[in-house]
Amino acid sequence: MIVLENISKTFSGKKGDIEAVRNANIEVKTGEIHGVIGYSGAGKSTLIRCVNLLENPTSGRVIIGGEDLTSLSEQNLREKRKKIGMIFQGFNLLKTATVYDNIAIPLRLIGIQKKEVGDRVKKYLEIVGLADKVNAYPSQLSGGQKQRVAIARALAQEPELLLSDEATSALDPETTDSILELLLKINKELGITILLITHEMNVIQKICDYVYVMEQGSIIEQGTAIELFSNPQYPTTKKFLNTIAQRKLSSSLIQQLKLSGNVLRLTFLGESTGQPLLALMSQKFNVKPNILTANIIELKNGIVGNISIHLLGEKQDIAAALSYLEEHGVNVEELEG
Ligand SMILES: Nc1ncnc2c1ncn2[C@@H]1O[C@H](COP(=O)(O)OP(=O)(O)OP(=O)(O)O)[C@@H](O)[C@H]1O
Repeated sequence: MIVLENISKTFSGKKGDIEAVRNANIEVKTGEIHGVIGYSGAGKSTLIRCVNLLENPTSGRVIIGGEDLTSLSEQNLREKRKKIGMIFQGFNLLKTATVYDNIAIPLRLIGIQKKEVGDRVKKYLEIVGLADKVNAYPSQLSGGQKQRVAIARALAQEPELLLSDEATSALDPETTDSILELLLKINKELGITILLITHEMNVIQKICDYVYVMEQGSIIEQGTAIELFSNPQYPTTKKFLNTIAQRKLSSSLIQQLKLSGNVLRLTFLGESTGQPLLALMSQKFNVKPNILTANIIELKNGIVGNISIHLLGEKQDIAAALSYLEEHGVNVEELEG
């Protein structure tokens, strides 16, 4: 379990203080993948760097496996850090060293014996699918391959926790997907807990169990991925959702449609996604739904469906039809122009 308790970080600059992180609380259960999403400058990097104390929090505690890292001696902190791997947007590989040495050097530095070093390099290069690149130099690798080497380097220290600082931000969409699949695999097969930061909602969608939305240093909204994707509360969260799913209708269209009926967003979750509820509703209650937009978002732990409709019918029939949908687990939201 990783607990960040009331973490704050203030930088003092010439123009005064910058509160990069304010009272952030995060709790990641062992074996889960949690993601922090926010725009540039929200404080994500500062927050994740506080986890392994690359950045010293101004106040608050970092508790990993029951131990408060902020109160450890230098030597104990060094030991504890071995259990925390980290990967970065820019990969941070040594350009003049081979793939083998990029993974082996940090192991030698922490006193791992020669044979064990060799065994680990081999094992983790196989896990990331790059066994054939052992003698290559970083300049001979693609961005995705460089990130795989960086992941193997982090895994070779056999950490319990992996921190990911925008690890896919420099990669194209296809390579991003392959790296996300690799992160899922190491989470599942090696049982490594992952805390990541990102500004890409598709990263959250594909691999996160739990999400925090950060703005101006504070966590403004949090929940399971299913909760956040089905019922976002804050404008920033909604904006992030709009980047992956067509959810937004223009005000003028909504106003025009409202002259003749109701304009609604229906969110389908779990079992309700598999039923022909709109067809059944229309048969039962003499109402006519006209579908305006529709999409399905596949999350790590479930599916969320969104349909926006223009619903025509008598007032009492519409009320009965909407109650019917709600009784069947559909979230109904009236859209305003
Ligand atoms: N070492 C530092 N000294 C002074 N200010 C800093 C320092 N590091 C970060 N900041 C400031 O803290 C705020 C949060 O920055 P941070 O890099 O954590 O945000 P972010 O969400 O990770 O954004 P980005 O993705 O652009 O890095 C910003 O206003 C930034 O300018």
